[in-house]
Amino acid sequence: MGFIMDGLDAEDYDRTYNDRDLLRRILSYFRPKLGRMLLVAAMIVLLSMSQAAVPLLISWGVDAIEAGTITDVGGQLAAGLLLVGGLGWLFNYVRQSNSSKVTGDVVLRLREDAFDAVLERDLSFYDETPSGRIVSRVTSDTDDFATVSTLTMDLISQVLMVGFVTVLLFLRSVELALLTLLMVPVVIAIALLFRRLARSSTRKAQRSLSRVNANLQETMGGIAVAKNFRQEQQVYDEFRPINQQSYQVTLRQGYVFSAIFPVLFLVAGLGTVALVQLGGTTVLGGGLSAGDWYLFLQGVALFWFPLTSIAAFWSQFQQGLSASERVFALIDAPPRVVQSAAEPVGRLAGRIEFENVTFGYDPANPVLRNFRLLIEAGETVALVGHTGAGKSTLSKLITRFYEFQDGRLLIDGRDIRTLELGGYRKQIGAVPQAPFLFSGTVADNIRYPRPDASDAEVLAAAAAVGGGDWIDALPHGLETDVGEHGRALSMGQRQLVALARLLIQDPAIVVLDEATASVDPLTEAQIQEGLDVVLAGRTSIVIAHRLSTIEHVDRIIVLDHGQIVEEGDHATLLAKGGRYCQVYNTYFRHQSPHYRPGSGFVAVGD
Ligand SMILES: Nc1ncnc2c1ncn2[C@@H]1O[C@H](COP(=O)(O)OP(=O)(O)OP(=O)(O)O)[C@@H](O)[C@H]1O
Repeated sequence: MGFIMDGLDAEDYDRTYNDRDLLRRILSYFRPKLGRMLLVAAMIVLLSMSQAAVPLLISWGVDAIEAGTITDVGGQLAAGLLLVGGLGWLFNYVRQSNSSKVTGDVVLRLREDAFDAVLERDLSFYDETPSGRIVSRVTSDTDDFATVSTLTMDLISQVLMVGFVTVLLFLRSVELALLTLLMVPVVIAIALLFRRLARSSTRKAQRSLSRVNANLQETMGGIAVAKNFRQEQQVYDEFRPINQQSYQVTLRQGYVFSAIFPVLFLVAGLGTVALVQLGGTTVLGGGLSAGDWYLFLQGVALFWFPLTSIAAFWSQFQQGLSASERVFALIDAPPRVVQSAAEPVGRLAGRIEFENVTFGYDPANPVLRNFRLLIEAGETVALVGHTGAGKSTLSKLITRFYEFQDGRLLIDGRDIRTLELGGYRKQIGAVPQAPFLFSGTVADNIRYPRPDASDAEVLAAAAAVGGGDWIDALPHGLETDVGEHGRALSMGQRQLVALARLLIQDPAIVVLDEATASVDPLTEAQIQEGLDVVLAGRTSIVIAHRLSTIEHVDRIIVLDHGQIVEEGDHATLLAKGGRYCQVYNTYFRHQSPHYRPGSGFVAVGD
């Protein structure tokens, strides 16, 4: 069976809460709803009383038949049943509508908290956790939690009804009532045993479902690539075992849950047989009226119903509990990036100093070891190096998306860990290779870092980038809809929007991962002009992919395996014939307008 569970490991941040903590946490969500819950509780009591009154009235009728007085009391009996039924409906209505409101409000808050927690997570969290799994925690897990609260109220109502029926039974015959009660410990013992099995299989079922979600999400995200390479079959082949696993795990859960019912019904059936036998004998012996006996049979049925439904309920209850556990784990996931203080940042000059920084995504395998680098305020540096050299890693540390293990990172001479993170990040402008645009217009996207920026400011920012000619090429100018993820714009246009967005943000430090996608020469020129405007007067770290950039920066830093192997300006480094030349020959030489195939190779010395 082991293979079924393969890959169903918990996320790194998952944890197991003990029942008491979990319950306390759940109750904290219900506490603000106390008034409404008391009303629900009162309705539950009244509803249970009205339900328990039905068999009582009928047993009264049976006694009347036996006594031959039914014609006298028949009308009253019918009226009584009608009244009890009507009241029951009313109590139930008030109960249901209020409990729906309580549940809805609680789920609303839980989902808000979960979403808030998702937004608070460090970027490393998103690198490690497939987004589909996060989505299922915020959506289906919070839904499962809602079922717990609905079921809890149902359960309380049923248990109360059992309580009333038990009192009635005791009033009629202590002997038979005790016999009925004998079954309770047996049922509870079975339910407790079942609890253990159910919780673990439920947790696995949820994890397998979130694996399915994650796979679907990834497929949708990369569908263009899959189709381009005609990999539909492979995508399908990857999905099948994951879906199959979910099927197996859910099936297993079904087996576990269905196993409990035959056992419970057997116990219930044996109990009923004993009661019918004992009750019948007593009636025949004259110790009990037929009405009482009927009440017993009804009582037993009513009695067993909640107990068996507790077992059924248990599965969903478990499902809801493990769902809430998963949501709380998401909310409680400890941040990796830890600030030792939250000192106000003020306007940064932008001096950055790595002081013996050691960092590894996995601490056991450092990407940077005792890394030292000083970038002066206002300096523009280009990071170059072969893939995997550590260029993006440096930028992720500067943006404080990842926590480093050793050393210090100083910003304007202050330890980055002591800065108030929100204020710091506001002054960091990060531009990824493929800028992400949100649905909305071009203007909305430019305004994104500062929603209160006026139309004039937005227009000025757009016009400052690349002379603003690019706006005229958009069908509706700045009001052009960018489509989902900016798909309605060309790659070059998206980069121009991202640059204009930076101007609105006005950061002190810019971390820019240059796009590798080639754009037409006109857009290329507009981007270059835009960069000159945007980077002026700011400290800029550019992960350079374009020749024109490395030719213009103050300093080029050549990285290899997380170490600086060379630094200087383009001309000096080229003249040196060292590691930079290797990188230049591989990545940049071909971009020169004077390039002819086979020409421009710079000899590398030993
Ligand atoms: N999220 C991550 N989790 C684990 N390892 C990572 C992660 N990101 C990068 N690495 C590893 O860290 C090392 C440095 O990666 P980094 O992304 O900084 O390289 P890079 O120089 O920016 O490369 P590229 O030019 O391809 O983007 C590589 O060995 C890479 O495999």
